[in-house]
Amino acid sequence: MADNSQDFDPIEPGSLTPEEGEQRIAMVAIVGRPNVGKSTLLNRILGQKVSITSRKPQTTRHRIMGIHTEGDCQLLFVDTPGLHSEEKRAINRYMNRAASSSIGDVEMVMFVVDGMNWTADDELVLNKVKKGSGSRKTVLVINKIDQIKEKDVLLPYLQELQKKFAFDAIVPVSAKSGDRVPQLLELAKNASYEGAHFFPEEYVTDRSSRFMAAEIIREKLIRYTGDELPYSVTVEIERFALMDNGVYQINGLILVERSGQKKMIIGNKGEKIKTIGREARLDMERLFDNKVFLEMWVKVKSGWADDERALRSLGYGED
Ligand SMILES: Nc1nc2c(ncn2[C@@H]2O[C@H](COP(=O)(O)OP(=O)(O)OP(=O)(O)O)[C@@H](O)[C@H]2O)c(=O)[nH]1
Repeated sequence: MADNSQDFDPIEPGSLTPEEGEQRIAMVAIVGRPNVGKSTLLNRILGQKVSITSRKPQTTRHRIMGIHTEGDCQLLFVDTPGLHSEEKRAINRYMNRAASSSIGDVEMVMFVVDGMNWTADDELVLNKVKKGSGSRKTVLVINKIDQIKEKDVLLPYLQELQKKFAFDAIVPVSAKSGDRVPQLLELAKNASYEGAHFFPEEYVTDRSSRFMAAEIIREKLIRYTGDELPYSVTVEIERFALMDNGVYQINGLILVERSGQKKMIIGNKGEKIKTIGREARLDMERLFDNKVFLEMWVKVKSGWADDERALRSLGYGED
């Protein structure tokens, strides 16, 4: 069969041209140190997996906008990479910049912390949240309350936190189970103002399908290679095409820092990469609602995480 396929994007990212009508909108930044559950919360709010999650901190590397439209109200959520104090490597500097800049022009900041584990990094995030808070609402989200067995310790803890900053609300939630997440949504809706929607109502993210495909592969890599693989692994989608037979052909290039990491990803007789490929393909088929043919390659690109120029060539630093 002739291959007349062209690269394309089944979910074109929306342009920022507002639609007409009597509508309301609000921008909400989700901030917090790594691993507190920001991505899990965003996925829960959207009812769809748009942001990858893992037990390893700093899984989220890019800014992803999650879009939730309910009736006349459109909420735009910016999920940010975890803010943290380690600034040595170029990739970490980039992540901190991306996280800080999203707090700027928003109607509400959701500052997420992990249960009752308040750390120095939370204090650092709080200082950024305090800066220029002005008219925007600030909600402290105490996540992972499903892990707090003795609930009576929670109230005095919340009172302690209220002394740190005049939060507009403190909401204990479980992003995992969804407990009290609707209350958060109500608060966000209350912060909306009259303004035209930026995206059609069926959109859940501003990111392209190519981007989502790369993120899905990255999530599976992290999941199936355990703790040995550093977060410096990166994925490029070299081809995203609709074939004559209606299948999406997706080619993913996995870039690692060392040949040992390449071996780790490929696994014994290619078993590991087969599992990663199968799991990634299934997630992509769910997200794109279409059959997917996924091919992946692993290549060693040494030292890229320390090289700002290499980062830019891979698309970091543009958003
Ligand atoms: N028990 C419990 N675990 C949660 C909850 N929310 C998130 N987690 C877990 O916490 C870990 C980190 O969650 P993520 O959503 O990736 O955290 P993040 O803040 O986006 O992390 P970064 O990408 O590092 O900024 C994962 O293992 C989640 O399953 C929750 O409400 N309860």
